[in-house]
Amino acid sequence: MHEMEAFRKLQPERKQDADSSQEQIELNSSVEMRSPSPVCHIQPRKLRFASPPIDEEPQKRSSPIHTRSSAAAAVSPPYRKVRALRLFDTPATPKTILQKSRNHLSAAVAADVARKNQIEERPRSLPLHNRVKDNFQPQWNVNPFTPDSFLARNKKRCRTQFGRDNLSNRSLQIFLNSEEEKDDGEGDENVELVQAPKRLALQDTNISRYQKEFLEISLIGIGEFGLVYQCLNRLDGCVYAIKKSIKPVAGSFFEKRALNEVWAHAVLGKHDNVVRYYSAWAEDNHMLIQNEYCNGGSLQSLIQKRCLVESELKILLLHVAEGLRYIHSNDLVHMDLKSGNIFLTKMPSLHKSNTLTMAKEFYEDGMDGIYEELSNTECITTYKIGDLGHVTSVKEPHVEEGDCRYLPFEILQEDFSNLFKADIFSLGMTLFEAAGGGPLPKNGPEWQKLRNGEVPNLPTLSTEFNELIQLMTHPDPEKRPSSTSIFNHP
Ligand SMILES: Nc1ncnc2c1ncn2[C@@H]1O[C@H](COP(=O)(O)OP(=O)(O)OP(=O)(O)O)[C@@H](O)[C@H]1O
Ligand SMILES: [Mg+2]
Repeated sequence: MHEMEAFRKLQPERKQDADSSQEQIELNSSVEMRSPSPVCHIQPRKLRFASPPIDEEPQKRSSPIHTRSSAAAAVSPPYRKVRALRLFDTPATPKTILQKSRNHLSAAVAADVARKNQIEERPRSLPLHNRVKDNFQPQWNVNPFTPDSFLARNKKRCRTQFGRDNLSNRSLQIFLNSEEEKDDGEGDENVELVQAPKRLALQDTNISRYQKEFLEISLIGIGEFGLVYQCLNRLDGCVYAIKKSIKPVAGSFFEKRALNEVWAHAVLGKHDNVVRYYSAWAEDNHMLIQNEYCNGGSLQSLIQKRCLVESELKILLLHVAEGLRYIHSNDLVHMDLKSGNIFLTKMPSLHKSNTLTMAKEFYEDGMDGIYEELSNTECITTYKIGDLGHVTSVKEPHVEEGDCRYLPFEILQEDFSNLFKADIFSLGMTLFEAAGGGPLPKNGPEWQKLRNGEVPNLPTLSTEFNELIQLMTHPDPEKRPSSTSIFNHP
């Protein structure tokens, strides 16, 4: 019991220590750069495909990382930190990575180490992603978040329920073929199928695209992990948000985190309330992710200026719950939902009458009339969930704690039995903050109160909305509504 008490005190302090210095305060919250002017004058010109010098990003900041640890480590936060520190900032320590992340080693690295240590002459049956064959180099990643990947990792269920011949998906076929080969070759029945997929080492895939394909317009945000730039694609002429990892990630502990974000984006790219993904690549050992540019910035920057009124909160709730419903329907969870990770897109709402007026103005006054009309036009705001770096599967969760201001108590206790409801708690906290309940505490008695079911009523909100926020932040995850049932709430 004493141990539990001590643990409770320790949990919020894990980030509290971190927050004690100014530098760490920065690390826990994304910063949005309000660029002086996003307008850029671009001279149309013929594209030349010569390589410009690679942009050298200075390593501006370092950041702590909280990794999921074993149950044994659960009561020992300092141990978690030491573990993280060991891998932190050690891109050149493949041995440590080998020992700590054996399942995630690329086949090439494993082969190299095995040869050096002269462990064995005869190749033995290795899990698929670790399998070493002469001249074998891993050529692809298998995205662990796709439904096929879940199926493939459960060979028996896959074969009995679907039958081999009915498997239309090529990646699944490849996976099963390799599994069969392995079984036939070595007869090793104990090979565990629940494996991390083989991984393509990022440093082997470095390509130079950023300056060649994009024109950097401005820095629009700084997070714990990435710098986000507004960029124009030189070829298609559209504006994108490109997130570049602050540190070089290839070969480091952060490589998995960076890939995780890409894998999640690639699977969750088809919903209006989730930031759209276009492409990703490694350059100069940094990870770059090309995403949809959200022209309204983040919700965090909006609520730094003003609180949202209930009608706006309802739209926010509806959109984010829709996005969550989509993420949850893929058996995935976001795990870092917060105002800094919700982005706004604003589109002018052009009603028919507006269009007619504008056309008339155009003929009468030229373009000036249109601009005047546009400035008077109301904008439709769409809220989108972004920053998928913490996404994990509920079937095989690898939880990296997000921002402690928005996390429910059970996650800090490493109870991952109802991760969907952890996202609901974070959304409840975000609504509370957006309605004027912020800034949210990072620790201390106020932090505890918000997790003990003592979220105060906000006078600006209706009783129903206050009650909904209280339900979403209920200490018992079971009592919180699901993303689907939020729609049925009166
Ligand atoms: N698609 C986008 N459109 C517009 N602005 C964006 C976009 N993506 C990110 N930003 C801006 O950049 C900031 C940091 O982005 P993001 O949250 O993805 O980085 P991060 O390093 O993963 O952050 P965190 O500190 O939450 O881990 C955001 O808060 C936002 O202001
Ligand atoms: Mg973020």
